[in-house]
Amino acid sequence: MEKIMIQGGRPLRGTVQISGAKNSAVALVPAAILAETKVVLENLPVISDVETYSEILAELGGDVSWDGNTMHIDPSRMISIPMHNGLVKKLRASYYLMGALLGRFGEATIGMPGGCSFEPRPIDQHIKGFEALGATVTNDHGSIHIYAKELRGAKVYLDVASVGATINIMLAATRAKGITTIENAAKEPEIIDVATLLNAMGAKIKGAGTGTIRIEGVDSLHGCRHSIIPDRIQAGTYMIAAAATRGNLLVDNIIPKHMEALTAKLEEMGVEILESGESLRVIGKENYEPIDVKALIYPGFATDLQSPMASLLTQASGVSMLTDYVYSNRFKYVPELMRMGAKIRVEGRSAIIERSKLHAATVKAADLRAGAALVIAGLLVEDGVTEVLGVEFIDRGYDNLVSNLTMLGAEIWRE
Ligand SMILES: CC(=O)N[C@H]1[C@@H](OP(=O)(O)OP(=O)(O)OC[C@H]2O[C@@H](n3ccc(=O)[nH]c3=O)[C@H](O)[C@@H]2O)O[C@H](CO)[C@@H](O)[C@@H]1O
Ligand SMILES: C=C(OP(=O)(O)O)C(=O)O
Repeated sequence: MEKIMIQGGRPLRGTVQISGAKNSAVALVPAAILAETKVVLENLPVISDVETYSEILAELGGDVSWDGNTMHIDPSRMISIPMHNGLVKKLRASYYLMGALLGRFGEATIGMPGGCSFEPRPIDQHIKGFEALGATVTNDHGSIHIYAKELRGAKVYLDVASVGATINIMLAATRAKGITTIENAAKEPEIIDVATLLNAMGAKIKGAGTGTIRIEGVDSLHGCRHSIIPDRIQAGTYMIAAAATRGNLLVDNIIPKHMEALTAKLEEMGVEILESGESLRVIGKENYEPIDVKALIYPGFATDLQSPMASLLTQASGVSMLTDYVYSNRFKYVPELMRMGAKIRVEGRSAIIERSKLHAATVKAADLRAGAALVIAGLLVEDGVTEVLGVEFIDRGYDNLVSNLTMLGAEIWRE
């Protein structure tokens, strides 16, 4: 079993280049299914979720090749075959196969998605959207079977502003007859990125990034070239790690606007942040104020940065509170941080965090961002080597984490 080993106590210094966004990539790659000619995606992150998706596309008959961080996808000979198990269980975003295959072929059979399961993650809003477009959705031996002779534009009101449901409905609606409107749509930057790709493929989507998205269906979509936006969650993880280790780090190749909620909270603690063009410099300080953080949908503080933030808050001089309004129980990392000496208690959907001296331990990541939280905690431990298990989760979403941190001065390696 692979593990990440960390001898902490060194401040992160230098420059880190941020790769393309996981949550864009895992939607853009399946979006290519909708095209009838070749799609080229640039700036893809080197993460296992993208690798898995390229294997899924190949299994569906797509011709996929790589050239550095660029993926070439020829979807012209693809077919919609049932995918009950195997690859689709390896990542959460396999649900995008439903919208993409439904849009292109009128049919999809996909096993319930896998990936990180910090609590039940329903897909009822995705299904409600497909049904509104005229599809019949049934449960086929634990897989979702979706069929439509013809998709028709419709008005869909989402009960929750779900990222996945917004994108999935957008994917299918590009090929529906007439106009679809998604109300209470999610506004995350990755949704704009997907709409940008689809529009370059010939779709007619307006309003992505707002609460109302309007999609006028078209008869066919074609290939194009698209470059993926930077990963705001990886960027945020490095910013938090720099603050926690009292480092001085330039986080480069990002969109600073996407980082505003995090930047505001770091500044409130006393971290110095300097913005310049496509980068943010994070300058750590010796003493930090305790703060309250509320994880919300975009443009609020991202739930995906909630766990890494907990590790930083163990360094504030007082009691901080982290409340997650997106997921009520995303706290599987707490017992692991406690094994390292963190003073945290969970009350309802909040973690209450006191200043703590962390020590080395063997800990296990139960999900992707729990892994990031444990690595940051390990970077803080001066005495002894921290062992982080569950590396396969970290590999789902961090591009070259260990080599990047090594380059920034950390003593960290894989075993
Ligand atoms: C691949 C991807 O992009 N993953 C991101 C996406 O996940 P994902 O798209 O799965 O998350 P959603 O935005 O759908 O979930 C938001 C909330 O809505 C609820 N919900 C969602 C769908 C549904 O049909 N019914 C329902 O009740 C969820 O339980 C959750 O409480 O957004 C999350 C919230 O920012 C992030 O943590 C994930 O990193
Ligand atoms: C929860 C996450 O991803 P996914 O939805 O792909 O499991 C995440 O990126 O933190």
